[in-house]
Amino acid sequence: MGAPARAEAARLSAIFEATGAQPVDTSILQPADVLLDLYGEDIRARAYVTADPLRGEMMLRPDFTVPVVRAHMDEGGDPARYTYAGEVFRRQETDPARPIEFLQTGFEIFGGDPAQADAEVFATIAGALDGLDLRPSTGDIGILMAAVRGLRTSEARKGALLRHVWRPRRFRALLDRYSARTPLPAHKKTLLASADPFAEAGPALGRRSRAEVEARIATLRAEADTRPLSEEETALIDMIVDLRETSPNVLSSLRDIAVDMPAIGDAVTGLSRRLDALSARGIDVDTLPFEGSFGRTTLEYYDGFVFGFQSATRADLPPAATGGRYDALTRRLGQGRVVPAVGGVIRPELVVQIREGRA
Ligand SMILES: N[C@@H](Cc1c[nH]c[nH+]1)C(=O)O
Repeated sequence: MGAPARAEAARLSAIFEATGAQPVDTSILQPADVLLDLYGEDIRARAYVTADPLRGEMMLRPDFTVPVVRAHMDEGGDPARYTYAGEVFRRQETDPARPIEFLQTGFEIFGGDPAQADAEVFATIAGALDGLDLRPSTGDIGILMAAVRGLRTSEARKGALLRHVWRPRRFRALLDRYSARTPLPAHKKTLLASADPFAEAGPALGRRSRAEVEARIATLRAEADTRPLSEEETALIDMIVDLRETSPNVLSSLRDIAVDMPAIGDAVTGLSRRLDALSARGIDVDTLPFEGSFGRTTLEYYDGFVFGFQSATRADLPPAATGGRYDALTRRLGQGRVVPAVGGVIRPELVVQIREGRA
């Protein structure tokens, strides 16, 4: 880790501390069995996991947010704000040029008005990165989640779509199937048409018991008997995931969509309040991009505002800063208590690289 990156991390920490954030540290080795699932598929595949004889599966921390939330919720979950700086570790599966260990300097706000806190995190990070040629991206996972929860369909379908918000291609395939745009595969049709699927199935070879297979067939039957999603609802979901415009234009499209899909109403009001709060903090929201699918391939704990800052000239570099809102994560780690929370990180090594023009 070079001295310039350390100095940059210290500069960023000072900016976060000046907002009243309390510096915190976390152990580098974190319990993997309870925490790893909270990150989702990408990090699950990229965490360095090892076995400890007394503590079970441990991992090198893949981020600070989950350990910080855990410590915060264990202590009571009152409103608070924290800052941290240190290394995180993530395996690189495809690109050997990307580091497997890098610095993050971050900032988390627990409690407070969500629109104000979102705007404060974004504006503080934007301010800390001022002068670098970076492009912001924003999105809101909560809008898509609200749209899915409001669909007039079975809870099983909504649950499957919510699980696959993070896998855009799988999500699309499910939506196509639920709206009967793609027909049921032939082998499933044959299976469901059969009065006794076990009659000609031959001896049981697999590891699943007969009861498990029966339960799975019952699920498939219930699914096949569920009415297709309406064309209209499917088109509205398509419109949301395809949004890609300036924030004010997205807001007006979403207001139109909300007329036919009232379930997203609160989330759209939240976006509107956030844009006002960002504007009050000096962010030029008229040019601020918004993408309906931004953040859908990152950390699966986000459930609201998401953002990133990417080098304008080097799209191949990872984002220099990222963050978002993760209200549901505090519930999962808080034994029933919930504190709305939002935060973000900056990568000091990338900032130094970009500033020196080596990027
Ligand atoms: N922990 C996230 C960034 C973040 C901080 N707070 C919210 N999001 C990351 O490593 O990418």
